[in-house]
Amino acid sequence: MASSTLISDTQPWKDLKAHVEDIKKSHLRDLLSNEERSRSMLVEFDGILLDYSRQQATLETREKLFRLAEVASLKQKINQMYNGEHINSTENRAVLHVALRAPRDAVIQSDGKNVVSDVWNVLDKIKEFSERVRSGSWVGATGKELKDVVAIGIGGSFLGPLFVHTALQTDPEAIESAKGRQLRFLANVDPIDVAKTIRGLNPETTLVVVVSKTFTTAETMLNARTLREWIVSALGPSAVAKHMVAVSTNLALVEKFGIDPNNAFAFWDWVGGRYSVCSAVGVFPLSLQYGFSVIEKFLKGANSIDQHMYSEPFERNIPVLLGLLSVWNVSFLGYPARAILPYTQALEKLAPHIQQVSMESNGKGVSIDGVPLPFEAGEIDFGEPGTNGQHSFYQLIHQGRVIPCDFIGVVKSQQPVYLKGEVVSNHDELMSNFFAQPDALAYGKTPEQLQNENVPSHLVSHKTFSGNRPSVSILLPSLNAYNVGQLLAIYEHRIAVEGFIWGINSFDQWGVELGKSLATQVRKQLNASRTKGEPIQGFNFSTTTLITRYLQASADVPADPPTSLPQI
Ligand SMILES: O=P(O)(O)OC[C@H]1O[C@H](O)[C@H](O)[C@@H](O)[C@@H]1O
Repeated sequence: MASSTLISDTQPWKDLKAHVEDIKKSHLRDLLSNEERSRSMLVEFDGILLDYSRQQATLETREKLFRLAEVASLKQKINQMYNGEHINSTENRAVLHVALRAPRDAVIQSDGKNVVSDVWNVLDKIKEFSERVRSGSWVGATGKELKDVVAIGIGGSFLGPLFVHTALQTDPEAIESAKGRQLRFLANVDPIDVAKTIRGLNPETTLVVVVSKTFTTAETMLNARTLREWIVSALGPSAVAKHMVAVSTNLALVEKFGIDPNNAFAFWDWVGGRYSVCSAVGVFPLSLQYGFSVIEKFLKGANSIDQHMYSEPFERNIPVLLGLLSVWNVSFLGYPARAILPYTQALEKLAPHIQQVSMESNGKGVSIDGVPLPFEAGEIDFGEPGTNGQHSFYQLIHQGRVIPCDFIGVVKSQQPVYLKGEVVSNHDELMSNFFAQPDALAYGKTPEQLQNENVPSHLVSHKTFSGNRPSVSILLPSLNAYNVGQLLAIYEHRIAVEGFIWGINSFDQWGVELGKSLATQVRKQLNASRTKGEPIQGFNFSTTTLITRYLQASADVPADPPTSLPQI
């Protein structure tokens, strides 16, 4: 396919369009009765089981999707990514997050240089520094051990680390290694988030890690200045050197901020923000909390999937299959959303993280060559852990709109509970739902079944479930640092596959810029109005009215108030 050809102009795309009619005639009830089909839709790798038999797809659909992958040059695009080519063409950058978790002896080139040695230089530095803090040999300005860490960052400098932290918080090995320590995140520029984050913390025992790829993000920099003030007002200006460290690609700005560049942990422009959890962005704060050896297992889990993605034939390649099926659901069956439903509370921050990875990567309106897309790319991701979601939005998924679901289950609970006399253990109870829901969605319940159950006729339509609602089931053997790494990489690569097929650039994010620059204008205006009484100008009627109302109602705020920090 010539690079400027849209995927939707190709024959395999048109074949899949035509194939939708055949699929619409089938029902998952019937598809699932074909055991041969179901068997061939099970894939196992490194302890993970993927079952995609509950997709509205036949073996023929799969073949057609492979033809689409071929015409989209999927294999070549994957290779280009792993070979460090500048596939993020609008920013002229390589996309090499796989290098962040490559073994020490691996060779991955970017611009003629093996980046793996740079990666390990930083990992070694993280290991050394985090061990000094954890062992108490690096102490704060008053000689006290730094037991608490606040990681300031937003977007990709927050969501991935929060997801991993939340998953590890209940893992027995991670608990053991985090004894007596706390890790908190400060993301939102809302001062309430500052208040919640520092509540109960003592600056004397706190290490603040400022995490920002660019070191220019408005929210992060204001929060960094706020916590610098919190430290300085308690311990004096010289305490910053002991209590503030940074993670960034922009070490010059780190130094300008007042953080010793020796206490800064680098990463590189070939790491996209939302793909940066395996760089110092995640590895540093997580190593402070759990120790490097636990986090190294997380990197190994991700690397296992990286290798699988690179070398496994598409028929057994978990991220490739998931990516192709997502494209099938979004672009052909017309289901724009996806629910991420982990049946473990430890994965409660998976959906928020994947929202950024997926929606910032694939929420694009033009092809990689800048041609407007005649189809919708990207998918709307949301989710909650089961069973909580069942008591919330599953009604819509069962009887309202069709939302393809990712059911994620874990064989061994991190925290098993057994009660004598109960029918099953607490984890078995949870997993009963994990196994039941996909079939409820797939089979539904017919009016005939309801009539046989003597349901009153006026309720039959209300109680009918159409079924034929697709899902995938992913079963993990356990949820330790290694498995968390595997899961992360599966989603990262699946999303890349979708973007490769749609022919978009999944690695830029121009769509976040406009709002930022308009906020700059508003910020200037708020300052001019509050300090010099200048009238609101340059905005439309609606925005002028809203800003005026806001300023009038907060006119008691002094023009130049003294520094004040949250008091809760
Ligand atoms: O790490 P930073 O440079 O502070 O960027 C933080 C975040 O802000 C931007 O708005 C981007 O949308 C995100 O992709 C990025 O992760």
